[in-house]
Amino acid sequence: MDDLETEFNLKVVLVSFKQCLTEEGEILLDHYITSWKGLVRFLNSLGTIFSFISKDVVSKLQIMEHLRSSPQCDHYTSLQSMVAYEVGNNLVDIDRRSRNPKSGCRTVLRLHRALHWLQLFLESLRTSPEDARTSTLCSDAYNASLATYHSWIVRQAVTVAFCALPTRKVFLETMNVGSSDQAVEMLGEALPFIEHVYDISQKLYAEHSLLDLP
Ligand SMILES: CCCCCCCC/C=C\CCCCCCCC(=O)N[C@@H](COP(=O)(O)O)[C@H](O)/C=C/CCCCCCCCCCCCC
Repeated sequence: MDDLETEFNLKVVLVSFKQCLTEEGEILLDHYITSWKGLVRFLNSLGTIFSFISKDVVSKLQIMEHLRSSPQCDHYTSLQSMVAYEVGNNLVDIDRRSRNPKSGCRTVLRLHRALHWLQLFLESLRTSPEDARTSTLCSDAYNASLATYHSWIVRQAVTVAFCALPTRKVFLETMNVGSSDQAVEMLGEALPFIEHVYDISQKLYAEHSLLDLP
């Protein structure tokens, strides 16, 4: 394993969400995209059965990277500037997908909802007993967050994939931060960064009535 590999662990990824936030509470999109790329790397390490999920995340990250390198890139520096620009210029499809099927607002909304799943899942992993089933933890978190927004077929595929999840102990070790106890401790320290990013995004989207974008 090279140095980059040994340094790569879930703590680095979770703490990177801290870098998304400026002191003024702005969410910087470049860091947001980088944090998600780190999560995708973990997802890929869990096996090819999850590749339909990582492909979907990657396609959304590509949309955001495209916007960040477009002539309008300055408007896509932060989540707040993106919302102001797209809403102010009617670049968001509100009722049904039509003229702007790949707006930044609807794309980040999908990732934002997934962040809620991650928050719930990692918190339950942190607080559950040693013999807890990860598939149950994962599907409880999914049903309490993302499932509402997914079609029947996606929910079935996801349910099958959950069965391939490793045990809680292996999961915690996969995080690459030491023993299971150290991984649990790390989650306690790092999860608040994700929660902060989630809460600010949720408030912003609610203020602009963007939480149900098609
Ligand atoms: C040691 C490991 C620690 C945990 C690391 C977890 C890494 C998690 C990485 C990614 C999480 C999943 C992100 C899912 C994004 C889903 C976005 C979405 O909702 N897409 C749907 C809607 O998009 P549009 O069609 O409207 O454009 C899309 O239809 C869905 C497609 C694929 C299925 C997505 C299933 C999400 C399941 C979430 C649980 C993931 C389980 C991962 C196992 C740890």
